Amino acid sequence: MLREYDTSAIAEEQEFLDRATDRRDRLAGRLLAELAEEAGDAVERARQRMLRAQHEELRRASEGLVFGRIDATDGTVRHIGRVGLRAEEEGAEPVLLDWRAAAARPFYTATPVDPQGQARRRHIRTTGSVVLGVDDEPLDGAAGSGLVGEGALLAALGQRRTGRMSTAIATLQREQDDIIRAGASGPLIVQGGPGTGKTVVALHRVAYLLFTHQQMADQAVLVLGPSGRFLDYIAQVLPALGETAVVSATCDTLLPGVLVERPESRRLAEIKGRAVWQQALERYVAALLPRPRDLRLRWEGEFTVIPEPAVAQALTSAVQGRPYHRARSVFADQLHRLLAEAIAEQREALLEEMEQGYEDILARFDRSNGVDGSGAVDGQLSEEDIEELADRIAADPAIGRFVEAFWPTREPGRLLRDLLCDPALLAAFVPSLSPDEIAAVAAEPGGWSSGDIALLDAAADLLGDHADAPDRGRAAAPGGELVADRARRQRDWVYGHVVIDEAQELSEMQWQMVLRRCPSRSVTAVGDIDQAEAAHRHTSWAQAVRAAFGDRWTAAELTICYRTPREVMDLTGPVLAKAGSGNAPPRAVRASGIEPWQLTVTPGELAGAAQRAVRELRDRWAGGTVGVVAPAARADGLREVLAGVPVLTAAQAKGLEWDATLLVDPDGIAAEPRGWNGLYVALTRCTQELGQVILT
Ligand SMILES: Nc1ncnc2c1ncn2[C@@H]1O[C@H](COP(=O)(O)OP(=O)(O)OP(=O)(O)O)[C@@H](O)[C@H]1O
Repeated sequence: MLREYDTSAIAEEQEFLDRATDRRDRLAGRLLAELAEEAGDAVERARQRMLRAQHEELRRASEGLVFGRIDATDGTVRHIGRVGLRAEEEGAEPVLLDWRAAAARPFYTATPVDPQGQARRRHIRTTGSVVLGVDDEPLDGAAGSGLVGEGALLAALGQRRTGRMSTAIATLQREQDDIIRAGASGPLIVQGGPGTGKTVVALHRVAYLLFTHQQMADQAVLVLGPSGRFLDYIAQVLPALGETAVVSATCDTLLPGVLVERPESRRLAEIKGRAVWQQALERYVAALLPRPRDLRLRWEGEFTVIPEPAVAQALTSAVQGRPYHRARSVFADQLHRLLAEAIAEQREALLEEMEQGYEDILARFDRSNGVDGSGAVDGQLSEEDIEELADRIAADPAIGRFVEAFWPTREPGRLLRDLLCDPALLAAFVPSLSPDEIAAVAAEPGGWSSGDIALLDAAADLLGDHADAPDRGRAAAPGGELVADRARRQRDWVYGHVVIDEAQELSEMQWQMVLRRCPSRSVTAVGDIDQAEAAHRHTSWAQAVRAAFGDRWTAAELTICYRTPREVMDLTGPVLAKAGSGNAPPRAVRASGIEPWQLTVTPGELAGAAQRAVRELRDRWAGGTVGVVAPAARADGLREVLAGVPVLTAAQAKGLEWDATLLVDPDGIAAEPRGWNGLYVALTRCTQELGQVILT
């Protein structure tokens, strides 16, 4: 790798950046002019939405418009950038290749060992519209480090952290790129140790999939993260990559209109996360379906009986795997029709009787007058008459009340509460629960816990929406509304793809929430099974996803740690082993030159010592970030004395990073449930320096 300060190379790239900027401005200007025209119909409005998205993407691509270049051995030069810029002339090579385009791929994957027809890779460092420097990397067969663009990568990794994640399109590594561009037809599970770029990969994969699959952009992509704090941390990455068709949520916020109202114990979280609840709820909802019997309905003062066999047949054909409310409304339609037909039959019989009497009279009259009588009266109701009658029956409030009494509409929250509070029902429908577990579930206080959300989601799905339910967000979208806004409001929205970060934390019931939103199973899940802290008991991906995918999923792995320096990663091996893992920690890509340090204090000295340590770290990493990780039992106390820095538990720190971490009472963290996994998380949050406060 050469760091090239050759002014002619910088001048050359400056000239290119100026040209690309000019081209971008022209294209953006043209789009603006088109957008100023009035959209006449739905097709034009859809086109305008697309143009607006393109304009927005060009507008955002000011910082880092051009960041790379690849020179092929045949002399072809391609520049790579945040967006693609087509040439003025029809059919000519693009001025700038979008980083997601297939032709840009060698920029991320060519190595001296596998140069893919390329002679050189160049990283171009810019700020705004100015080229600062270039890093050249020959791909001529000489042995390399295996890293792509090592200089640019190490420069990016060494930068101060701002508390917000940034894009890594200029320095993605080969193993990361392979996952970003992998096929999306089935579940892909990516295992990677701390700092291996799982979040980077997950987010860049979203951008790649939205770029390459129009249907995903139409259906939106769901990004599931472990916490609101984590979603804030990654919030600006996808917009910076120009993506808007994305909904980000946690499993707790996925069900519109429902919020977690209270904490729950690990024991109950584990119990409620088990896959058995899916079947239990299916059976419970099935048991609430009405049983067939004679139905005696009153219409216009007359009673009509729909006999049990006809009711049974209507029930069977209505249910057929449909959600409860959908089946109810199919049944109601059939009942209205059955009643209309029965009334029609009664009328026909009546008319026939009348007709018979009338014909007898006529016949007598005809005979007495010597006429051949044929004055038949037709008493049959036409098909339209019956339809019209069925419609009137359907609109009748008394019939509506009758149907409601026979087949009540149900509210998912109420239904779940009835089940959870009743030990007899729990024993009947969740027979795998022990008596102790049943008692614990039934004794829970009111208000929803996190574990309840996945159960509620399952109940809501099995019930389906009631036809008269209040607006569920399906109302026509106002002009220009983003697909993501509609998806966010609709419980049963089907996404084009789902990306899950920290996927090791999901319970089996939470995996079901994912499947409901993505029946195609086009899912990318990234996580580290060794960082699992949630209450479930899974220690391998095969266990974690068996209930959701069986063995039909693809595994991928990330092996290099980009975040945590070697000096800190060296401490993690024994911790990982104590967590019961057979894996080795990932290989750190760099050293920081700063040895981890520790100080030992008594509990009484802790507050003062932590204050001093944080002050020193903040001075040392001025302009960057410092975070404190502590056992849950100490976190509140520390928050009171450590203003201005985040004080988090290991679970809360998941996915986050700071330049320096102060780890308070590591033994206390290790003693928490799944504590060694938690300590592994806590140790690996820093990009530069780790200090530990040990308690005597
Ligand atoms: N190719 C890359 N170029 C530049 N920076 C990168 C690259 N890959 C990862 N990083 C940086 O390394 C750090 C760790 O990445 P990331 O948070 O994605 O890792 P992770 O595997 O999700 O970690 P954890 O499991 O600990 O949450 C981040 O600062 C990220 O920006």
